[in-house]
Amino acid sequence: MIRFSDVRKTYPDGTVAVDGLTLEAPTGQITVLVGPSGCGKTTSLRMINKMIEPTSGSITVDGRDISGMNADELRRGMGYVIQSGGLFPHRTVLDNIATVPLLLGVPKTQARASAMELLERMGLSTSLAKRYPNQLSGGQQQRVGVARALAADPPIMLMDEPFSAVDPQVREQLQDEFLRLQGELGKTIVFVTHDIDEAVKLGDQVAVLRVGGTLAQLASPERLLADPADDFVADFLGRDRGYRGLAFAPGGSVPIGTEPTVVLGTSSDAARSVASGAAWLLIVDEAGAPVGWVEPARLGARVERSDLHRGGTVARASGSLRAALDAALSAPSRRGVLTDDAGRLIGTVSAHDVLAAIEGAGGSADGTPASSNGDGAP
Ligand SMILES: Nc1ncnc2c1ncn2[C@@H]1O[C@H](COP(=O)(O)OP(=O)(O)OP(=O)(O)O)[C@@H](O)[C@H]1O
Repeated sequence: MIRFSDVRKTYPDGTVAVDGLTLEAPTGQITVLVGPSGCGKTTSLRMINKMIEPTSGSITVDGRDISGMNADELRRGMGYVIQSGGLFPHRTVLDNIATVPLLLGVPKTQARASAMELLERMGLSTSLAKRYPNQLSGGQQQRVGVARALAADPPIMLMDEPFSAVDPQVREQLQDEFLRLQGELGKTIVFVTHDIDEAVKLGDQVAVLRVGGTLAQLASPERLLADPADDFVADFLGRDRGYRGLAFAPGGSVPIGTEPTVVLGTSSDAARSVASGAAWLLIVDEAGAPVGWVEPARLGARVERSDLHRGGTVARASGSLRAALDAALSAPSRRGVLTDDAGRLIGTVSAHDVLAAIEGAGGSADGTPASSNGDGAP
């Protein structure tokens, strides 16, 4: 565990970057520091690995005050990832990843073999191993930066806007892979971002800082969205807080209706008979995975891929109420398609039933169960 106790940092020009900061980053969890530009996130992070010394207060790691520790020794247990990747331009990808193990005296062949494994683990092709950083895309460089920080297998990872230099789609992929990896590795992570959506997605707990370096709120993402401590936190969280909070509500309580379906390629006569007058019919592939909706009245001879309306999102039955609601709202039929974890169709939910589940989760007074849409009618 990393613990800040009443930490203050005043730069020589008098700027108070961090003021009275007290917080704990629990072992094996992701603590996100988030806040507007200049609120002291980077300063706070760099005080953990002694790149910056606090003016007053103390920081302990697993109970040891770091002020008495040798900086090199301290950093050996801490991976550090920065926005630009911070890779050495004149070293290959593989040697970049192996930097710390090589410094620690791990034999070259062993260090490179481990680096190769990490490369794959980060979702990168081993064919990139011999390239130089400027021959990689931004997203690839960031992955290599994370791999390099992980190479010495440090128990602690300090990450300063590691995913911010890439486009939103790549960023989302990096975040998903990061969460998957953390599920396996269970590192103690302090993660800095100015993006509240990233904070809410990645953090086990989120510390919102305000300019001047004071802590506005420390809470789980769910709690933060449901109960911002003050106007500053509420404004910083932005709009749609209630809707975004549904991402943390399990969707399991929504009744799932069976949905008439036909397989791609079915004749339109058979499809129309299954639809029995309904405006929309759900289509699955041979493996039972939903592929889209069709309008039976507009089919040609058989159900073709070109007939599919693909606008609707698909939610996992094990996912959140937010995903289930979005699936219902985005489907042309207004019935949200749910699958199992392998992507096979389970059935559909209506927005009405998702809302009923939300009301129920909020503690409805009468406890009436939500009605079922079991007949699958539109
Ligand atoms: N070396 C320095 N000398 C003087 N002031 C500094 C120094 N480094 C940072 N500051 C100031 O300290 C405050 C906090 O800076 P810091 O970089 O920690 O904030 P941040 O929250 O990480 O910001 P950003 O999101 O813009 O990166 C800012 O007002 C900044 O200008």
